[in-house]
Amino acid sequence: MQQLKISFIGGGNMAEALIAGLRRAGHEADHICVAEPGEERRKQLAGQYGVRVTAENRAAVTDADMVVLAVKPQQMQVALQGISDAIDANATVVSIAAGLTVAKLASMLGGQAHIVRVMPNTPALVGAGVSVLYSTADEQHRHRAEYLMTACGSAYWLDQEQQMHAVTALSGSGPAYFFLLTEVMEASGVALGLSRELARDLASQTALGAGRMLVESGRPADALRQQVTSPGGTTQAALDMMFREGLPDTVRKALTVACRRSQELAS
Ligand SMILES: NC(=O)C1=CN([C@@H]2O[C@H](COP(=O)(O)OP(=O)(O)OC[C@H]3O[C@@H](n4cnc5c(N)ncnc54)[C@H](O)[C@@H]3O)[C@@H](O)[C@H]2O)C=CC1
Ligand SMILES: O=C(O)[C@@H]1CCC=N1
Repeated sequence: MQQLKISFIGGGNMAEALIAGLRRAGHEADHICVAEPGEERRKQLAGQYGVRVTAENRAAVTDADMVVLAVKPQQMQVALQGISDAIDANATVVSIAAGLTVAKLASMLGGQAHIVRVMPNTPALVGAGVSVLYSTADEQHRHRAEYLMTACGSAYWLDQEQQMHAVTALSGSGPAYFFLLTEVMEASGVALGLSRELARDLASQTALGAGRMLVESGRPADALRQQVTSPGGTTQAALDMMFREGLPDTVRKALTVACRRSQELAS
């Protein structure tokens, strides 16, 4: 089957993660184009992934089957200026921007585009992303967007766009929460006398092992936690401290403010 020609508007962190996911899944480099204003960034993406690069958004979209809008929400209006009429009438437009609704994107694009809104996350870089999609476009366009996202990991559909705010707070931003915990665990290992290298490996491998158990064991997180926690033991001492210091409440509040921020970006 002929591969889709996919063009990215913006070649930043999330675009790179999707490009890496596509390349790992066997999507041909010359069927991927990236429009990115940063010269160094263009060189890096071309060098590392073999993709076509340009500084001109309009040049990138003219022959694309799928256009992926991968700029910051605040940059979208400027990025779309002067390109809507160059996007093919049958092209699928995928937006990964936090907050921006399908209706808002449609008005920015002049109303005619086949839009799919997606909230991906950066583990797409290693083929372990999780994405949530929403669209009112027809099957062909939904199917194309799903192809992109499943190349990068797993994908779920929403039937209520409003839920995208909660998704963004949970899985869009979520990798950063786990990275923070891992950073702190690594630093604590060093403070307790381990070498930086060993502490980093132990923290990262523990995150990987815990993540795999969550996905592969079929058991809920609290049951897995209890398996580690010997009564009166070391884990119990650590978890008691985390509860006393309000960690669960802090995480709940953090997701609530992330969700609210997504709503603000939409307005
Ligand atoms: N980073 C993440 O974990 C996730 C990001 N997103 C969304 O992805 C989008 C991009 O985020 P990041 O990759 O983190 O940002 P980023 O800042 O790394 O990438 C944005 C890129 O767009 C380029 N750019 C700026 N103005 C442009 C224009 N007019 N035309 C073309 N390119 C332009 C910038 O030079 C930059 O390389 C955002 O809308 C964000 O909400 C969604 C899910 C996760
Ligand atoms: O921080 C942000 O706004 C974006 C959306 C989800 C992850 N990064």
